[in-house]
Amino acid sequence: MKEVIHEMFSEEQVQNKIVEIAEKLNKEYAGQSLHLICILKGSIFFFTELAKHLTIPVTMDFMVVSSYGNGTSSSGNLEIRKDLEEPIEGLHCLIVEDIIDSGNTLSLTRKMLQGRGPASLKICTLLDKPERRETQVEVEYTGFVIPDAFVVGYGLDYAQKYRNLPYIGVLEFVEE
Ligand SMILES: O=P(O)(O)OC[C@H]1O[C@H](OP(=O)(O)OP(=O)(O)O)[C@H](O)[C@@H]1O
Ligand code: HPA
Repeated sequence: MKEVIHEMFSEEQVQNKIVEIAEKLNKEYAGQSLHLICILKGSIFFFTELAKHLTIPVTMDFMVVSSYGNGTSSSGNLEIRKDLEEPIEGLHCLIVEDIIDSGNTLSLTRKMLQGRGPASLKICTLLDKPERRETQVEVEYTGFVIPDAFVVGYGLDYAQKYRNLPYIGVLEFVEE
């Protein structure tokens, strides 16, 4: 099988969307500092591009999480593979994600971080695939709502490949 990628959003469309989100954040967090939480690895491109367009004071931290089913609950459990380095108590926090699919990772991550006493905690995702949702999760800032297709590029991978594509595309498997 050959892997073929069909462009869904060009580099320019992604860039424009990120600037739009940043402008919204600059207005909504005016007069405050924002603590950006990057969920590695997928959100790294979105995270850095978004941060570059924020004019409010920001701090940053990084974590690696993964959700896995426990056989009885659809929302499963959260494995923290790399935790934040700093406490978030009293901080205005924004979780930055590349994609919300089943919602399991983000709902568990949000619950876990909420327990650490931030002043506020919101979620910003570049892509949202609502048709695939298993666990509801409140998302305050969304770039693009997309149909149920497997997408790669701009940080998103298939088997760790294609993260470096500057655009977002749908991955298709074609008979050779
Ligand atoms: O809504 P969900 O169904 O939980 O899926 C979304 C999660 O899956 C992807 O991460 P992945 O575990 O593939 O790791 P990666 O960011 O390193 O690619 C993505 O970055 C989200 O964290
Ligand atoms: O469509 C996707 N692409 C890459 N990684 C993902 N993780 C959840 N959904 C996706």
